[in-house]
Amino acid sequence: MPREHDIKDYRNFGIMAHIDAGKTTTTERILFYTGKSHKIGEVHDGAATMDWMTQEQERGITITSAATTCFWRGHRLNIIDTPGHVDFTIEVERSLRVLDGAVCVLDGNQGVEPQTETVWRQADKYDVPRVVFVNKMDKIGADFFKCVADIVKRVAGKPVCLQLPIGAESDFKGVIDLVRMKAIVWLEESLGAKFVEEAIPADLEELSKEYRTKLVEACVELDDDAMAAYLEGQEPSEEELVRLIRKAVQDRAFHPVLCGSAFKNKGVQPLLDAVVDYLPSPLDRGAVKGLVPESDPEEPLTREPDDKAPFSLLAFKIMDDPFVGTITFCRIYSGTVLAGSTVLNSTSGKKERIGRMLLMHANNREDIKEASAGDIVAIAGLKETRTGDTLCDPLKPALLEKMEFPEPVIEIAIEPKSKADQEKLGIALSKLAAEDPSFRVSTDSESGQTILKGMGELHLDIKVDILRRTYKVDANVGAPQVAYRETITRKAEIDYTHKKQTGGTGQFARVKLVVEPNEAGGGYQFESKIVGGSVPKEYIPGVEKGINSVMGAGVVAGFPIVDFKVQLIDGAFHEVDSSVLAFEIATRAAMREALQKGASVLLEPVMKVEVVTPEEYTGSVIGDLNSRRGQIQGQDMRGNAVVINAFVPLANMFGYVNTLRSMSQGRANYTMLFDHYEQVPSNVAAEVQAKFA
Ligand SMILES: Nc1nc2c(ncn2[C@@H]2O[C@H](COP(=O)(O)OP(=O)(O)OP(=O)(O)O)[C@@H](O)[C@H]2O)c(=O)[nH]1
Repeated sequence: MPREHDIKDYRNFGIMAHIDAGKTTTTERILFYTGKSHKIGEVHDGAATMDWMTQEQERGITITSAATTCFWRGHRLNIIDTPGHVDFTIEVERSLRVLDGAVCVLDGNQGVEPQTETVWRQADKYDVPRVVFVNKMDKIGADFFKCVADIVKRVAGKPVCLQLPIGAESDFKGVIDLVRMKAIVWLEESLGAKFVEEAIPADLEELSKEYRTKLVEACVELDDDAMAAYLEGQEPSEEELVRLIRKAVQDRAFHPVLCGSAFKNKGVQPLLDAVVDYLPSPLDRGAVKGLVPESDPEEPLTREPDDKAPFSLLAFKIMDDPFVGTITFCRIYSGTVLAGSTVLNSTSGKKERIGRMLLMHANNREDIKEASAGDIVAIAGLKETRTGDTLCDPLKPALLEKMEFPEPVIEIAIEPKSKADQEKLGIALSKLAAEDPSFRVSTDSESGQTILKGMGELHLDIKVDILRRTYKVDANVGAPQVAYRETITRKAEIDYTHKKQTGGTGQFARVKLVVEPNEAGGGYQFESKIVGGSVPKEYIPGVEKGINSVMGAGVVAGFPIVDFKVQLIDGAFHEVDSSVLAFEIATRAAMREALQKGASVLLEPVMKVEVVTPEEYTGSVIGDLNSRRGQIQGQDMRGNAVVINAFVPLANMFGYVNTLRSMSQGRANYTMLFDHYEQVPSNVAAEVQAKFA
């Protein structure tokens, strides 16, 4: 079956923004103008097409990244809605991984906000080309040029204006297209579906010329021929300019800036044109890199975005769908896959059958029989596939790059009320963990309690909500706890002999270990320095097992031990009485001693917190952060607001959202991200110890 759209006409893009900048509204309008959504849903009615889950609708935030297909100017657009809340940056990373380009939506009044900054840097990390849409130009205080300046100041971007606004605030009428040097004005009565092109208003002529020159110069600078022609007085044609801007976006030489008001239905069609004209197709992004599965040393391979290449895809999002059950959103990188075929999950090594394949539109889903390179599809019926897994041709296996997920730093205990609930909980948790790799589940070995771990309070709140509502689990949920760690601060050398002789075969093992601190984030390392066979090779796994068995619970308050190195420098064995088990027991005892002698300490997660507050609350905000053991890193003005940066222990950030709200009459905002682990001061450590040890 021939493809409906050539791969060069695909645009897989995401919309990234700070919370409330207007991502959902912009997406809604896009779906409306591309003809797939027939009513304009307002976020507040909870009718927005992209906001699927009840949890999201009630909270008014978008937490899932659903992929939606629509069409514009003969191109096939796959939009991935990325979440804006800081607790869900993982979802943003996950979507950025499978995007070819992005639209960065700014609030015209707020400029580059903390979360935009975070996602912008993530987009840099994944080399995602992007265009900027300055939204909310109708809002009081909207300032296009401040937003442009902000892109330089806040994220060191290279903004180049492709448009200028005509009017601002309630007088915002449309935009000047600097590529074609025309004014575009929207007609109110058509919900923005109709617009007219006019001559540039006289009062904006000078400014338009100035910005047109900036645009042309930014473009010709990147192309020797165009520059030579320009120096001879020849302006690039419209076509040439579009080509140069496209190249600049793809090389990330600059970031084109457009503007509008999604809410007032202005500026969305030119934004769609910009997506088509400037954002890359899968072909432009080129081959995806991967590895030959299970190759050691790792053998790299590539997969071309071509229907004839061996098939490969990456699963980037798992969702429960009320109609189809579990669906897995996948990006196909190479080749073609048919519904009903059997493929290899090269991450797990297991075979999977592709059941139904669906193309998700704004308000309907289309069953498809085959999908090819560049497509983003939802697959129903995958059983073994988790987020981040690769599926591929079993005869030509490939493992696409794995995703990395930050450490979950907060946890809660959950206790089902009945046996039936226990069963439901087990099923639900395995689903949730497969859907979201930043969410982990474990069992406390001492209490037997089930522990949920996540990125932040809200993250876990939402999981508990899903457990209760979707899976109807009745359970007691504990208060959120900080995920503490332990480490040693001094080198310790231990010589330990385990000897047992009570009838039958005895046990004998002697180990001499050097245990020392590793650099922060360096993790755990083991090295055997045995020469001459004082500990035979076959017993070394016993030593490692011994270390592993104590790593989960340190001596300070029973938290996992991180960042330490162990060297096995000597030992002894007995011909008859030694065994792997004897070495494991000896090592375990030696490690316990080493942790004491090595002056173990408690570590706590420290968050990077950014508070944005009206000036009058600055004093109270800083005072409060100080009282939370926060270290203020600096403060800055953003518009008329003060931005305060601080490092604050997570332990002292519980319920902060409420405190901040009441302190600032609801006007201040904050975002936080895990930054690093740090030693807990001794007075606080004593409290933690009293609570947990
Ligand atoms: N004045 C004005 N308000 C807008 C505009 N676009 C969106 N809004 C409003 O801003 C608020 C947030 O819009 P959303 O579209 O939900 O923003 P979002 O970025 O998707 O928010 P999250 O999903 O929570 O991250 C809503 O009240 C919108 O009605 C705009 O162009 N002008």
